[in-house]
Amino acid sequence: MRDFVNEKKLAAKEAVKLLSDNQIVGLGSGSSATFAIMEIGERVKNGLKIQGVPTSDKSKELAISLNIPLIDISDVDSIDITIDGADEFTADLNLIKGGGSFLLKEKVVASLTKQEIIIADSSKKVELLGKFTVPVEVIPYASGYVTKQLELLNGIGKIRMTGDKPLITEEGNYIIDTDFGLIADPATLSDKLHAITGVVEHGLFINLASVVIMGNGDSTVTFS
Ligand SMILES: O=C(CO)[C@H](O)[C@H](O)COP(=O)(O)O
Repeated sequence: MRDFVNEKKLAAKEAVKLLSDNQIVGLGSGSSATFAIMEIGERVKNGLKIQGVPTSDKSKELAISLNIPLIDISDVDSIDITIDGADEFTADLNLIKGGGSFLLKEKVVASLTKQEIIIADSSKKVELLGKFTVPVEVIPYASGYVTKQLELLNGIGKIRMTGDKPLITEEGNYIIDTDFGLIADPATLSDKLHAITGVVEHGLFINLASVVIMGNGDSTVTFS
């Protein structure tokens, strides 16, 4: 039986070794990214000088509690390196993200990043994306319309709930978790999703990751 938590920790440790002084560092969200932020906190305690750009309020609070200096995203031209998790990845480094509802900020940070390092346990590696549903972030007003447009793309969408209410993202939107089955051409699907009015962003990360470090039992494997 694989220990996925330990695999996430190993991948996080390996990724944090790549950081060096004076970098702007994107801080991801989710459990794997949390292990990375904790590891960064240790390195900062031991003298590493970086400035972090968090991808969620939760990651921001954690970074502050660990005395990791932060910089506002509007004050940076680019981010040197980001460490973030993923819900699924393929060997050609395409991803589904957004299981934690933070895909919008995560994608903005990834888009500004020179080296996007994805850390994952071995359950996340797939041949084709799509076992995990694709989160589609929409303005609440357009959620009915977008759901119908997703059906035209053979997607079955369900609004993500928290209890009996739609989950509201940090930017005030809904997420429609959409089942497209296995996705043979994620780049084309990504373009089609962007073309729907009312869609703010979606969780297909195409050509954004530079490297995936995957925990694999007691060690790690790197895909690049
Ligand atoms: O995209 C994300 C949050 O929006 C996470 O990176 C993704 O859900 C993976 O999470 P975890 O590291 O907890 O498995």
